[in-house]
Amino acid sequence: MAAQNATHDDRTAPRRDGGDGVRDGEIRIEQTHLDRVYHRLEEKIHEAEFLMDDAAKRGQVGTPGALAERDAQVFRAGVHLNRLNSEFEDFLFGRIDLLPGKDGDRGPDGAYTSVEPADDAIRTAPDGDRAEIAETLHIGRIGVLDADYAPLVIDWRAPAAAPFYRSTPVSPGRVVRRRVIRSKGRRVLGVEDDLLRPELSATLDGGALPVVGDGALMAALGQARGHTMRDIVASIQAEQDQVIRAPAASITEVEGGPGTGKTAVALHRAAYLLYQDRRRYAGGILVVSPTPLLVAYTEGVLPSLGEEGQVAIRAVGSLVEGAEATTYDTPAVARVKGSSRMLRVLRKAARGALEMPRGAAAGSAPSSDRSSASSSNSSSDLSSAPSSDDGQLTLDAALGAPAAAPSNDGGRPGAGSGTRPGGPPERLRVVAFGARIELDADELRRIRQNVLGGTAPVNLLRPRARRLLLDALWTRSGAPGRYTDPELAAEAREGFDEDISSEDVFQEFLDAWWPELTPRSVLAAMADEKRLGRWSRRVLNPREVRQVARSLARLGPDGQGPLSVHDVALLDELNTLLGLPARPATPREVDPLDQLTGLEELTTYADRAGPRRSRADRAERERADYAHVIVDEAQDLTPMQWRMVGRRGRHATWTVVGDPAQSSWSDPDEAGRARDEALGSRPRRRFTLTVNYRNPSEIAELATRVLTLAMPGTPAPEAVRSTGVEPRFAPGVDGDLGAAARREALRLLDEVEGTVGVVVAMNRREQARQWLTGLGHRVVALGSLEAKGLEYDATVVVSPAEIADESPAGLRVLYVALTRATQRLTVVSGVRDEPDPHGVPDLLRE
Ligand SMILES: Nc1ncnc2c1ncn2[C@@H]1O[C@H](COP(=O)(O)OP(=O)(O)OP(=O)(O)O)[C@@H](O)[C@H]1O
Repeated sequence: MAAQNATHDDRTAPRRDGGDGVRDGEIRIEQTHLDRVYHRLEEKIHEAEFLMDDAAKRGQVGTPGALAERDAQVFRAGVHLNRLNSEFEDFLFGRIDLLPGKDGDRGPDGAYTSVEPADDAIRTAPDGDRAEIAETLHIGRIGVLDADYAPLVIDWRAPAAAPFYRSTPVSPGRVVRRRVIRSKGRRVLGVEDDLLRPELSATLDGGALPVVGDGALMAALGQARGHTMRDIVASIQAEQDQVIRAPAASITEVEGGPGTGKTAVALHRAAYLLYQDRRRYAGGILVVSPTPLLVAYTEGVLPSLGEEGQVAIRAVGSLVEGAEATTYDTPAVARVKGSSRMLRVLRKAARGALEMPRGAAAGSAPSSDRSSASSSNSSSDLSSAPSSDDGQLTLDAALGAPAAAPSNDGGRPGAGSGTRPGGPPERLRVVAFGARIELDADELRRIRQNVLGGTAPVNLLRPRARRLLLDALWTRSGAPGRYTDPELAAEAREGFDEDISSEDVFQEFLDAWWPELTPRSVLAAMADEKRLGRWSRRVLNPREVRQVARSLARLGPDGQGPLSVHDVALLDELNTLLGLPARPATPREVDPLDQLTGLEELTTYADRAGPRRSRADRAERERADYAHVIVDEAQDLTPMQWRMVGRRGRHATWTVVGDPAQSSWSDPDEAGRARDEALGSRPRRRFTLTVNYRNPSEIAELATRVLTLAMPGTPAPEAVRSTGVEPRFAPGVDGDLGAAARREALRLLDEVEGTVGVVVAMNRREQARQWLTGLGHRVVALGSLEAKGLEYDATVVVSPAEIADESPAGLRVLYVALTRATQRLTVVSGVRDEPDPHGVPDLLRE
């Protein structure tokens, strides 16, 4: 593409100059370009409007063909208009000035493809090397071509944009100058340049290449933080870009300390994958996040990159449809519920719950195998009526006569008191062929054991249970011996089965004896300590049984009470063990942009969702199996959670990001094994991010003291900037942590423009909210586990010792708490922290 046609002064060496004159001149140049882009977009909007008008006129013709064509045109033009209008804000943000390339090939976006400079691009001269800028590319959120198909803006995800992110002074490729453009609406506000070949005297249109500002990264990092994460599209760094653009095959694992951009990179990678292969990934990317707070914090990033509705971001406690975790378990309970030992307990519970009284473990789901047949038996005319006998459910079937014995529950056998209290019915009695046939408790137990012999899901075994009951009744009736002709025998048997099983009372016996179990009801059944003790014999110790049972009491007898985050993984496991009827698969939604034609001017024609969708819509589209799964804060998934997440990506490619040093799970080895199981043996590609973009060095250094205690030998990421302000230590006078925390929060609200987070031990969350009442929306109280992944301009960490003592992983949780601030950190200590005379808690001393 031709270089800028605006004029430059005639200096021959590139120079960094923040002088207002040069800066204003450069802003004017970018403004001219932005005006051209807007002009082009307006042309496109007019074309789209014309298309819609034209389509409406065709509609007046009224033939079926014209109507269909009109619909298609209106649809296309509408999508086109929507996109153009919504992309208008702040979409041009970058520019690179490039040397001539090694070859003259152009890519589909109109830019030259060569990454390396031509051999003669740089001329050696006695007073320094010289070169001429051969190509200038502007980078933005979407690609736009001019009327001659030359690129006005390149989509940030296009191959031609990669040098904007990848080039470094060590490996600059063709890039001489990289510029970040700040704009609002149609107005360019500023530019920040990085010079990648500072040794070179480069010229652009005959004038020296000016360099303005201190670089975009520092400008971005210094900004005040709000309550939502911003995209980093204008300042992605080279090591991050490697991850974002890594091929999607198999598994991409990314490790890096706090603030290295793992979450940001993971989200940008989702947008990149959609750009690369929209057909494959549209509607099929799942991002698993540790907390709803982090979901809310990060939810705006993808829409700002033009991707909405295609990616499901879910907290790990909200992965199961219809089950939203609203509470946390204590660390001791969480440790048991998250452990893979629970799998053995749940397997027993899923089968053991069949023995529960009806109503205690059976759900309200309708029986899947209820027969609607009501034909009469050719060999015997059966009609039946229910009765009960000594509190046992029986089915009396008698020719033409209702059963004599009255039901003790108002004539509804199989329900409530018709069942032996504390267990399933123990006898089945029918009258057929004029005789009473009975299956007693032993026989029923034998049948049940026979059915349960395999490993199939319990609910799916119900038809088999039904068949074996009928087999046993048929044998007991003596009928098999009465037929010598196998064909007649088969016919008689068929009629017998149909008649018995079409009767409501048989169904009701079956419902009581082999109820359809729901995960919630089984979980609720585990709240009985005795029962849970039976199901977890030799797996959990009595203390663990007591703790888990007590925590599950929260669910109530019907299992409908509030769920904890760790309960959700248990529910999901039970879903599998019980085998609920599969939900009909949601058909893949066709992305309207896949269908577009005739919009060549927009190089990202296959990109982005058109209509904005509500949360509810998205939930509806929830699918169980995804094409790509991104796990954020992967170090925190428990073994049971890995199983749950693994089920959602059996055929997926994966991006797994995390930091072992921030793990709040007590047994990282066990979680590691579960992770390996979920990810399988597919090849893995590993990346490590090494630069901390969040914390200034003063805060990072303090946090490293805890890292050294928590994970000796683990390298800390290098902080990229410093503020010159050391963390502050404030002892809670007379042990009054609340007053100290409030005072320090107030002080920080004065010192920073943006947000202040006050992090406390989990059991102080409610208290901390009270401490901060009336301080306004810029300040937030957080439990230590809730702070995961979040960041604030300033933080107050209250009583490091309390946080560290909360759980076996407490020191790592404290490390998380200490690494949340972008500018200021205050540590409030109590007596338990054993502060020195300067207020520095024991745990944070050098
Ligand atoms: N290239 C970048 N340009 C500008 N800001 C960046 C860049 N990379 C990261 N950041 C910023 O650094 C902060 C930390 O990023 P992020 O939360 O993604 O890190 P993380 O590795 O997930 O941290 P943690 O492990 O502590 O959760 C964010 O404010 C992010 O916007």
